[in-house]
Amino acid sequence: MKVTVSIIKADIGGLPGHAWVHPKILEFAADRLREEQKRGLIIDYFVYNVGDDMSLLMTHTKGENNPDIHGLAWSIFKEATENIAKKVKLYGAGQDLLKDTFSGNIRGLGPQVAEMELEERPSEPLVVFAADKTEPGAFNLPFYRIFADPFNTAGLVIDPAMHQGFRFEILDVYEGKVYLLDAPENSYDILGLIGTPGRYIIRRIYRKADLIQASVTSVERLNLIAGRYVGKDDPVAMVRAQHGLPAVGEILEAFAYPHLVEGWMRGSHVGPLMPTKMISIDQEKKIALGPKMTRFDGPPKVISLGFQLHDGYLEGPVDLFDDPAFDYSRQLAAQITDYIRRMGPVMPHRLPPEEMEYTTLPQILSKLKPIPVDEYEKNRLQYIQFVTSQASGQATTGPSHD
Ligand SMILES: O=P(O)(O)OC[C@H]1O[C@](O)(COP(=O)(O)O)[C@@H](O)[C@@H]1O
Ligand SMILES: [Mg+2]
Repeated sequence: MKVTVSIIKADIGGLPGHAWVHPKILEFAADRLREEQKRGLIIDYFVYNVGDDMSLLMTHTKGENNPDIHGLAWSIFKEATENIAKKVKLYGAGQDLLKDTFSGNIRGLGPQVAEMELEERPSEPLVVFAADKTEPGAFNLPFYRIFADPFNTAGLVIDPAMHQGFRFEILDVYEGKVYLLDAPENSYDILGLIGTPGRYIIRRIYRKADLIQASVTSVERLNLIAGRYVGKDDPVAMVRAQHGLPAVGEILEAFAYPHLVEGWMRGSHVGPLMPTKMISIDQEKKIALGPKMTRFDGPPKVISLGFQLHDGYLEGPVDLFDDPAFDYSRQLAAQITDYIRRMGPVMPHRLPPEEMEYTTLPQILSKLKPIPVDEYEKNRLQYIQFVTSQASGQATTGPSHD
């Protein structure tokens, strides 16, 4: 049976600030999805959040980029914004809904989308991820490890079905170009690209032996859509597991090391990606309440839910980072947080200037008026006196410059 799994996520308001999703918004979304399940538009669904981002996980038979499915997600985000987020004045109500009108596809309107149409195998384990205060390229390193690093994934060496390796589809989000590269043959080229996660994003991965699709990651860049800073592009992704694909444990293993990602406070800082447990899961309501973003609006966090798909129905989820085996990773992430925070506004904790382009820093820096160095050296004493007396509030005239 061919099933499409669609994850569409948006930040439509935070409680408080950018810390968390209002639980009422999750309930609203789950209620709407339940109605659509009854009407037969979708087979099954689950709603969850990480920080201020709500994901709608839906299964159906309509294929990728279907206007009814995208339209459903768009109307849920819109209605929840109007009925809840704006009413209780959540922070940034409707933040990710960058355009006013929906014209058949939610891509390019602000929300993140990860969709995969698949032929359900006799048993279909599915692992979904969502991260807050970071960007889609944050999945580059762990996904490379899962599908190309035998020191992470034993199956690459041991399992004949995986031994030929995987084909990586890498998107250059600035140029709108796609690279198709195979691991292990082109590993160094893959790494050459994905080591720049703000630009090159591993979007889909296929098993080389039969080109079965194994993963998909969302790739929307909000800043590029809006042309201004609108928060980071907190990403979602999914990976199929087992039986000739990486085992669930090989997928999770790649997140045990809290690597440094871009995002965090004001989308302008580097910090460790902490694998985090959910707060609660309500199987009946089909809602999982995810972690809050606290210290310096973070640190960046990733959650992982595991399902078994059966005829399009989602059995689960299991909170996959809810295991003492990940306590050490969390502890390590907390230590890295403490260490790197001491650098305050200094790189490499703060992002480099190219990455600050869409933040409000250029606005601040454009107000400063530097003096040409030759001119300054000629009249240094006068300049120094001028600036000092300005600072002490005494009006003097200094040398003029443009
Ligand atoms: O100027 P504002 O509206 O307070 O925005 C600053 C906010 O931007 C953010 O980077 C937005 O985070 P999100 O991308 O998760 O919405 C927060 O870290 C920070 O609080
Ligand atoms: Mg967010």
